[in-house]
Amino acid sequence: MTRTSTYQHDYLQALEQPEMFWAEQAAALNWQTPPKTILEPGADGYYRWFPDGRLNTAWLALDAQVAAGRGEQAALIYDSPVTGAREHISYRQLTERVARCAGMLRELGVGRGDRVIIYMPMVPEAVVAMLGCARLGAVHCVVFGGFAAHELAVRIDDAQADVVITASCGIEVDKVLAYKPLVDAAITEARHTVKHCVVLQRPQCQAELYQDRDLDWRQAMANAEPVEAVAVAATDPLYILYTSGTTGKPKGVVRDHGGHAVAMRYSMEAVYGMQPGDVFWAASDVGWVVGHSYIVYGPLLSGCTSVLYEGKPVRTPDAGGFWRVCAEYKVKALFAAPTAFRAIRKEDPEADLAKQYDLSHLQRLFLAGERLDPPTWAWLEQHFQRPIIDHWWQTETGWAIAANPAGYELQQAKPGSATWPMPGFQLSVLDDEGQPVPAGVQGNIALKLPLPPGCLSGIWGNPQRFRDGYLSHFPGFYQSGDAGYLDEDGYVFVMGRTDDIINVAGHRLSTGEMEEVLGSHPAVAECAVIGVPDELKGELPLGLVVLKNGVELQEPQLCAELSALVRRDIGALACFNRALVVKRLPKTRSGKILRRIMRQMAAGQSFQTPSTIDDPACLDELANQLRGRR
Ligand SMILES: CCC(=O)SCCNC(=O)CCNC(=O)[C@H](O)C(C)(C)COP(=O)(O)OP(=O)(O)OC[C@H]1O[C@@H](n2cnc3c(N)ncnc32)[C@H](O)[C@@H]1OP(=O)(O)O
Repeated sequence: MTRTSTYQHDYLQALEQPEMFWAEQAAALNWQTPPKTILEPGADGYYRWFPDGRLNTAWLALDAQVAAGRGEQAALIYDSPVTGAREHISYRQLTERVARCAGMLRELGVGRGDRVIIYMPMVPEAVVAMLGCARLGAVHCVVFGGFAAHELAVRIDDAQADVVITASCGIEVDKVLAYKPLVDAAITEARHTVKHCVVLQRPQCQAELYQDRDLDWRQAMANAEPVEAVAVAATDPLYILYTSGTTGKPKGVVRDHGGHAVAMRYSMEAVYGMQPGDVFWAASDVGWVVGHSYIVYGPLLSGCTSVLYEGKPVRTPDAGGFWRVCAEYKVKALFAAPTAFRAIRKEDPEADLAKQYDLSHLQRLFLAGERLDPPTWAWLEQHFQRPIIDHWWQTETGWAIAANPAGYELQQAKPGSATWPMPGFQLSVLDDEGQPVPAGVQGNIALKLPLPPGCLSGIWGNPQRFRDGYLSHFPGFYQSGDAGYLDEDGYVFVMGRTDDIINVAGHRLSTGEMEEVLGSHPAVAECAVIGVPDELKGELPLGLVVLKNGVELQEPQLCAELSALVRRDIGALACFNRALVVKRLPKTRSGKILRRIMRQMAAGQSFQTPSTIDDPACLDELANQLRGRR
């Protein structure tokens, strides 16, 4: 327990007196100008936190920690089983590197509010680049390394970024993946002109640099002068992080400086029970929100040591990798996606490898990013005999909407539930008309406004998409896009999406975007992509494809071609490897494809034939084909 108050007290206070509650949390930070106004309603019906406060997030995460006596404590522990590199980077060293990186960016013309794309593997320079942007008041936009050139180009254009920071390669287990040709292709494809590309050359692969545009990271850093942090308005954007939307174009979730810093510090304590000096490990990637919140900002703003792991749960070198890291660095809390533990369980069902390590410092395991299936939860409980804490949140919220609050007092866990809403989140389950449903009944999970600090302040460059996607459907609420229910004890059960987003190995992906790619194949007349359950990755995409008249193409050949297209245009992380040629797709009389029914069929669930269906016989045909493939 790290909080002195109870969960019930804080939940009620955050509900009834949100300004008082969050003013108290904000007071824990060293603001340059402490906020006088805590919460301000906007003309758009949304809210801003701490609008007249000024601060710098990178300064709070680094310089303030050094000033508090943590200069020699490790801020980051970099462990790379794929290269053999290990490095402890103290708060003082990280501050110096970040100040120099900010100087380098300033020399490239980057200033407050300018966007910088970061496309990097899990190396310390990725963290330095993020914090270097934050130090200048520039806006970082990290793109996960598994995305293809086209996806990177889309993000360069949307963010209008003049500078890209990258590395010569990423290393995926034993494969060296050259990043630079991909970045060059993205820069060529983008309509917006990238002025500079800073490249970290890694020994595993030397990238070709273009004289007028590209810089070598090490040289540029060596030549740069360190600069001081620039204080910015609490409402200034700290970063943009793109996430899949239901349409093809990803959405740039914008996070501010002030609310985010307050939420990060509070959640490290309240959700994860962390104290300064503790070692925290989020085994994710800096390209995801988990990496932003709990590899970089949360731990550093809290004076913790954060682990940056360039490896996988299995195969680097074996299913004991996670436990080696936990033992070696005395990790107190480990956070990973359920899919990571499913992979470990598959390789090491009796957790024998874990028994080889001293895990006495490891107090809790946290899981999020996708639904924690009860068998995985039970396996972890059985073999690790520590609290296994499922929690639920989203890229948009930046921190846990619901959790078993380790920083207060752990509640009796219920398999399949993320436990209770965290203070600040007013969670309701609504029917499609916006009316609350009784306990135990599934509906749309919505969050009453205002959302607490740390949640998205908007969608980059697209206020209309923000309103339409999140605020319009249930007035006065944020629509999460997730479906679920509350039980009699107020426990939150999240069951899946209400839209066409799927979750593959903890990666949120748009089926609409995949359909656009499949539709570009010359043989495809029409298609639908649905998520089907997968034992390891949670869900996998399945393409249902209607061929153009007269096309003679064998299904395996088509599948290979479609898979290559998705890999080229979206990226390997989509894991698109299955396509089924069908005669037709089930539709309503108005022509809407009945995706939900197809999902239910593919999962072997029962379904109801809608009265609006054009031709019910189509469902039987499809059911037969899907049955043949299960
Ligand atoms: C709570 C808020 C949120 O939800 S934030 C999102 C949280 N999600 C996560 O943290 C993601 C969790 N998942 C993982 O970490 C990985 O999927 C784990 C479990 C480690 C498995 O990794 P892996 O075996 O590579 O499978 P995968 O499905 O991730 O990868 C599929 C293909 O993509 C590739 N890939 C992956 N990462 C990269 C990268 N950084 N750069 C380049 N390529 C990448 C993989 O190599 C794999 O490729 P291939 O198909 O084998 O050729």
